[in-house]
Amino acid sequence: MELTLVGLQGSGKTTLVNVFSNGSFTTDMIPTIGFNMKKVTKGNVTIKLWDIGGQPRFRGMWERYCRGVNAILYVVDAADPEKFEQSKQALHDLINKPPLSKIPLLVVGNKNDLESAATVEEIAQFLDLASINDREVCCYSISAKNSVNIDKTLDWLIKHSSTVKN
Ligand SMILES: Nc1nc2c(ncn2[C@@H]2O[C@H](COP(=O)(O)OP(=O)(O)OP(=O)(O)O)[C@@H](O)[C@H]2O)c(=O)[nH]1
Ligand SMILES: [Mg+2]
Repeated sequence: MELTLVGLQGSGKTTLVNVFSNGSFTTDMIPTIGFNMKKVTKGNVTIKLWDIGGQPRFRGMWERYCRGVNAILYVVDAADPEKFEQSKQALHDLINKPPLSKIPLLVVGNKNDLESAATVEEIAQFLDLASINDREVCCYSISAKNSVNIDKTLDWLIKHSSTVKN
């Protein structure tokens, strides 16, 4: 199966992919230029993860890399409320693209180890997830740093992965 990770720059997508693949957390701040692809095995499922840069200049690539995947993982920095509005806008712009309809969406509020992190209910509200009704949608609060809800995240994505033909 294939998944695509999108979300604003610095939300923790690449860090999360590394935690999925080998469990190691890094504090490096190395922006993804373009995209990275990594394969991760979970039980008997091999997952191809497309990790797309979150800088504005790469947003045009988001849709292209989300087409035809089994699920989309949208990563939000839960400890950066100033970016919630921008994150909401970018999410809704993306998923309103017709070729991406029906693709299951998991939103994760990452960095829940930080004291200022918003709760899962707050993230769902700030990103207006209730208005998305053309697909499976869920929201978890996670920490790549402390490995909180990492298995749960992959399990949801595997369970809800669908085959969408575009
Ligand atoms: N405290 C904390 N920091 C985190 C967590 N996850 C990621 N970070 C930090 O957030 C910073 C940015 O992480 P990246 O994984 O590079 O972010 P990104 O979303 O890939 O950014 P772009 O590639 O530019 O889109 C790094 O310094 C990470 O160490 C977390 O769960 N908790
Ligand atoms: Mg990155």
